[in-house]
Formats: sequence, C-alpha cells, structure tokens
Amino acid sequence: MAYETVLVETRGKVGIVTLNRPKALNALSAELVRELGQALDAFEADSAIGAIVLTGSEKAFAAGADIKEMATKGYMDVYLADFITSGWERVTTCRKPIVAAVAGYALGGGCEVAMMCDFILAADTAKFGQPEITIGTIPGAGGTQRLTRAVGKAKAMEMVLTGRMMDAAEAERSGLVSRVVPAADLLAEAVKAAEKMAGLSLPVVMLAKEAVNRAFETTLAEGVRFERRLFHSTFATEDQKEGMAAFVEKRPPAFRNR
Ligand SMILES: CC(C)(O)CC(=O)SCCNC(=O)CCNC(=O)[C@H](O)C(C)(C)COP(=O)(O)OP(=O)(O)OC[C@H]1O[C@@H](n2cnc3c(N)ncnc32)[C@H](O)[C@@H]1OP(=O)(O)O
Repeated sequence: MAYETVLVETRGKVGIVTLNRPKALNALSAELVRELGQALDAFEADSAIGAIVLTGSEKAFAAGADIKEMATKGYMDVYLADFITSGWERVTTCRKPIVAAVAGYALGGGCEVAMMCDFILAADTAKFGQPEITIGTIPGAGGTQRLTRAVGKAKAMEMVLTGRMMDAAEAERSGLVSRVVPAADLLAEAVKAAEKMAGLSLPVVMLAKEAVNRAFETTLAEGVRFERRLFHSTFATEDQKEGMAAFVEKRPPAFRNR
C-alpha cells in the first residue's frame, strides 16, 4: 500500500505509524485520517504484529484537525458526514495495543488522537492542549471527555476554556502521560514498550486492554465483575498454561497466541 501522509514500518513484532505532513505540523487532514485507518487495519490483520506505535515528528505529534480544510464547512457538511467521528475513532477500535509517542505539539485533534491510544509516552518537548476555543469551536473528537477523565475537571476546564497548553512535566504529574523521556530516546522507548507487549500473549493482552477500557464505561462493581469473567477466561488459553508452567520451571515462556 502506498501512503502519502503517513509512514509505515515494522520492527520485529512492532508496527510503527509516523504521521507525515511536516509542513503542516501533521495537521489531521481527511486523507491523513483515512491513511492512518488503513495502516491500523493492515497491522491489525497482520498476525506477525503484536503492538503498534503511533508517532509524529520532533516538532509536532499533530497540531490538530486541518483548520484550512475545515474552515469553510457548514453545519450540514459536518453533520451529514458525522465529521470527526467517521474515521478518527478507528484508533479506539484497534484491538492490538497502541502506544502514542508524542514529541512537540499534540493540540486539538492531535491531543485527542494521542488520548485514544492505550497510553502516551511523552518526550520532554511535548506540549498538550485543546485550543479549539481560540478558533471559535470546541473539541470534537473526545477531548472534553478523555482529558477530563485523565487529568480531572479543574485542569481540563482550564485547558478547554482558555486553550492553555500543558508541558510534558505537568502532563506526567497530572496522569495524562505514563512517562516522560528525553526527546532523543522517545521512539526507542516507545518501541521497547511495544516490544514488551508484543512478546506476551496477544489474546491475553487484548483481554487486559478490554478490561482497563471498561473502567471508563461502567460502575466499579460491574467493572470488577467483568474483569473477573475475563480473568477466568484466561484459564481457557494455552498461553496461561505456558506462562505459569514457565514460571514454575524457571524458564522464559513461549507464548503461541492460543
Ligand atoms: C479535532 C477537533 C474537532 O477537536 C478540532 C481541532 O483539532 S481544531 C485545531 C486545533 N489546533 C490548533 O488550533 C493549533 C493550530 N496551530 C497553531 O496554533 C500553531 O501552528 C502552533 C502553535 C502549533 C505552532 O506555531 P508555529 O511554530 O508558529 O507554526 P505555524 O507557522 O503556525 O505552523 C506551521 C505550518 O503549519 C500549519 N498548521 C499548523 N497547525 C495547523 C492546523 N491545525 N491545520 C492546518 N494547518 C496547520 C500552519 O498554517 C503553517 O503552514 P503555512 O500557513 O505556513 O503554510
């Protein structure tokens, strides 16, 4: 598949998608979002891939939806096309784990796409924000919801109502990102985390991801019941037998994704 706006590569069991519109700070055009979806489809379908890294450039993970493409749209254009939902949420339906590796700006839709990933590793240069209010609109790809769940109401309100950006250190303190690393190490660290996941049992990793995501959708009691059922189901896998036998026998496990 030939891509124009993303670069796609593999390193062992890790698929890497790099957003690639450097002159527009990786603004998320319709074409880029479509190609991102195609790249994720390809990695999901590839049984050799166990985890995915989504990244951008040194200057920008992504500076948001493409404002030039969006500026003249009318209500019927955005309503009938269900603008933002269609295509963008492909990241949230990906069953394999996705790490966002963020350097530079992750603004508007860029911040929203990063938050759709399973976790965010940030370079010390990263800046997160929802500046839509400064251009006369509001977040439309989950920013008001996911940011609030990640950092709490006070910080989310300030960011959404004023457009203030958060730097990497504040993002880590606030729970938006899992870790901050030097910019030069960002991709290597993200690939290392992805390799770790890709070396585990894919079905069990998928179950774990599903269980954590359920925490955002349900009550504590329901979530705990759901988790217990998934936990029980791991005992039907060959990989649970292999993982525990390997521990007892003091050898590395050889998972077969079964
Ligand atoms: C998804 C929704 C619904 O939530 C909506 C959104 O995402 S709305 C978009 C939210 N994002 C923003 O408002 C950020 C817009 N960008 C900026 O504020 C600045 O570009 C910056 C602070 C990120 C960086 O500033 P600077 O270093 O001065 O670079 P620029 O000269 O401004 O930008 C370089 C180049 O990139 C183009 N650009 C940047 N962001 C976008 C964008 N979101 N859409 C389209 N194009 C963008 C910018 O226009 C420049 O290109 P040229 O005009 O020089 O060709």
